[in-house]
Amino acid sequence: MSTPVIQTDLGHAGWQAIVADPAAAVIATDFDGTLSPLVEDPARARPVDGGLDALARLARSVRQVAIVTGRPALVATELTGVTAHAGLASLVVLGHYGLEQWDAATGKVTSDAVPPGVAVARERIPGILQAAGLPDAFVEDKESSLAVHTRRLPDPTGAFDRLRTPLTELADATELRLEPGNLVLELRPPGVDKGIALRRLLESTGAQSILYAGDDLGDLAAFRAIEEHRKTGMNAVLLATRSSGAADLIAAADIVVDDPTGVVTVLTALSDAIAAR
Ligand SMILES: O=P(O)(O)OC[C@H]1O[C@H](O[C@H]2O[C@H](CO)[C@@H](O)[C@H](O)[C@H]2O)[C@H](O)[C@@H](O)[C@@H]1O
Repeated sequence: MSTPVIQTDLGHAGWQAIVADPAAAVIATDFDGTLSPLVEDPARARPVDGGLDALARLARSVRQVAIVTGRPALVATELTGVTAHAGLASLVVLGHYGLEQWDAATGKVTSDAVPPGVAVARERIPGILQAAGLPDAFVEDKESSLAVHTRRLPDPTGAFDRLRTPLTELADATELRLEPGNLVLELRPPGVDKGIALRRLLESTGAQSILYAGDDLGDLAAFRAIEEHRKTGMNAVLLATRSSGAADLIAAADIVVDDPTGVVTVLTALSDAIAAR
């Protein structure tokens, strides 16, 4: 398989560094919209064909493979099916934007404390949806955070826009953070994001290079953290999918693909290049 189209010099340098010394590399990917196609019901999201195989193949030669997601870590492990998949015994899943970490090696989740604001927000959200005339918006209760989805409403974008201000006010009042995503508004604990999660991962693994794949606004913090690391010599490849149409993320990427199938193509090409070196 040939090298994918890498649009930047930094991306070329990152690719070459990973190929030259995979044992010093982290491969990290978001789940929804990146490893899994977007679907109406969050409970039905599954990895695209070949996604786990591509990660497992890379896991043989790189230092660490990780899934970094807004989902609870255990939900992500269930939806992905990673525990039943051969070759992923060293995988880590950073859930809730890094609030949690699940290690395949132990099967255990470690988690920071959930702030009391989540319980308060849980009580107030139904009233906010009612007041906005959107009582049927789907609330995904993730225990440590709450996601209000508008994808299944008659006017998903209009509903998203209508809920943004009251849910921002609720986040402020409960000392939570509003995380806007693809037709979803999440209230989650402050002090965590995918950038912080990745910084911790890079530090704990001592990695010198990274490929990160994402699709949505929540992945921008990861991209920004990696851009900072690049200034201190880290080699990196930033891979974006067009799944969520996140313009800032796409503009910052070294490689852009249409969807999760494109991610599999890139990861497979990277494995091939490592095997051929
Ligand atoms: O960090 P991620 O793995 O990308 O998770 C972010 C949120 O993704 C999920 O919502 C998105 O995917 C759904 C299923 O395809 C889709 O219906 C929804 O419109 C998308 O926004 C998930 O439900 C959230 O909990 C995640 O935080």
